Amino acid sequence: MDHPGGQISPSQGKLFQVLAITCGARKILEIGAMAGYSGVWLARALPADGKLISLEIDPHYAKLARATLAAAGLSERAEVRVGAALDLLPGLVSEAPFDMIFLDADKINNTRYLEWALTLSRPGALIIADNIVRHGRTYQNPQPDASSAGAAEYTRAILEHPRLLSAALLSDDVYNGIDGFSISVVR
Ligand SMILES: C[S@@+](CC[C@H](N)C(=O)[O-])C[C@H]1O[C@@H](n2cnc3c(N)ncnc32)[C@H](O)[C@@H]1O
Repeated sequence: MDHPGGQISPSQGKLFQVLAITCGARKILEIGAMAGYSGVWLARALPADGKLISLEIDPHYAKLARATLAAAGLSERAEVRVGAALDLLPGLVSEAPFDMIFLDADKINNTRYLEWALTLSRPGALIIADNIVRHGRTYQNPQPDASSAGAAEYTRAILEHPRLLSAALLSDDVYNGIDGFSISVVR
C-alpha cells in the first residue's frame, strides 16, 4: 500500500492489526477516516463477517476512503459514514459494543470521544488515540495550540480514568516525525 502522507505509519498499521487480532476484534470504530489508509489496516484484521465503521466529517475524504477500501476488496466489511463524529456517535449505540476504537480526528474533541468510546465498548476493548505527543508540543506548558492542549487533556483523562489501563508509545518515523499514540484497555 502506498503511504499518502498525514496518516498512520505502516508500523503503526501492523501493530494495530496485531492488537485487533489479539483482542478478537469483530467490530471496530474509527473516528477520522481521511483517505482510508488506517481503515485498510484495521479492516484487514477483521474476520470476513467483521465490521469497521469509520466516521469522517469531510465528504471528499469519505468518498476517497470508500474508494480506497473498495480497491482493497474491503467494502463488505468497511463502512464510511459522513458527518461530525459527535453528531454520529449517538446513532451507534444500537450497534455497540465495539471491540476496538481508534481516535484520529480533531484532537480538541478527544476527551469527548473518549466518553463515547467508553459508552460504546465492552470490557477488554482497546481504545487507541493517535498524535498524543505532537513533536513534544503536548508537554509544553502552556500548550502552544488547541490540538496539543486537546492531546494533553486526553492523556490526563486516560491516566486518571478508573476504567482504563493505558500505555503510550512514542514514534519517530519519516511519515509523521516525533509523535506517539496511546493504547487503553477498558476494564
Ligand atoms: C489525521 S486524519 C485521519 C487519518 C486516518 N485515520 C489514517 O491514519 O489514515 C483526520 C481526519 O479526521 C477528520 N475529522 C476532523 N474533524 C472531524 C470530526 N469532527 N468528525 C469526523 N471526522 C473529523 C478529518 O477530515 C481528517 O480526514
